[in-house]
Amino acid sequence: MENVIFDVKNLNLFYGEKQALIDLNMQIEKNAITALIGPSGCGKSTFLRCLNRMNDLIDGCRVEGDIRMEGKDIYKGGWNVVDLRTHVGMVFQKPNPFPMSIYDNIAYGPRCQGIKDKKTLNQIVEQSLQRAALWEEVKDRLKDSAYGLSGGQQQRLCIARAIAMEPEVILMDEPTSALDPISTNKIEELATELKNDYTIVIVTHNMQQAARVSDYTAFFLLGEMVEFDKTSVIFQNPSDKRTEDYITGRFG
Ligand SMILES: Nc1ncnc2c1ncn2[C@@H]1O[C@H](COP(=O)(O)OP(=O)(O)OP(=O)(O)O)[C@@H](O)[C@H]1O
Repeated sequence: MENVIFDVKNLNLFYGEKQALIDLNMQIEKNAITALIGPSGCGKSTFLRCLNRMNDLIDGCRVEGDIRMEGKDIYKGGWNVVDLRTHVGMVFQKPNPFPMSIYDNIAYGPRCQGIKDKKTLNQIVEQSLQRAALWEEVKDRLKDSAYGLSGGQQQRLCIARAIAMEPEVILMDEPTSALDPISTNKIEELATELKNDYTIVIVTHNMQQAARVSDYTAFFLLGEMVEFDKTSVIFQNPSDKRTEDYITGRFG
């Protein structure tokens, strides 16, 4: 791996007494798509949330070990949490636009950062929507409520909202599981384009999706990362029997 953005060492995570991640070691490459796969409850989302400290919001959650982003430890003071979440954006399973106009959804974050100038905001809104492949569909209705968009459009709006913060990383937690196949395809195409400028880590239940879009795949089972490799290796020549059983549909 040439260009590592996240370096995870001996990561253990507990929800109260229950251990949800067990001694994870992994490096995530910059400007690549890394997919996290595995059966329900194996810890994929938990791991994803470690990368921008979203688990901090969960009572009783305790993290041990090191995660470095660009060499700076994210749990031990190398990054402050607000900066970290600006650099590491997130898109969730269910599109969650804010109850406001399309324009204001995108302008919200930049405004919170103190950008007031109308022209600058207009530019950010247009560029972010362009990058999320939504501009053409919404440019004449920017003042309309985001709730009037289809589910697939709402998800692209959420991606545009993340992009407006100029992150380096976009975490996607099953971003297409609530979408129809056409919208899913659009998000997959979009992810592939975005990796030129961003690092993407995506949790997916859809193995074809992992095989189609990702450069690297990590297979999780019961809180452990069983195998991590180039996606082609995981799907064509996995070294662990459990990975093979999972990708051939023998369990999960
Ligand atoms: N907030 C929480 N409090 C306590 N336990 C939790 C919490 N969130 C997740 N867990 C537990 O941690 C384990 C891992 O859950 P996680 O949601 O990370 O798995 P997952 O692989 O993403 O599952 P799915 O594919 O179903 O979303 C599960 O046993 C789950 O019950």
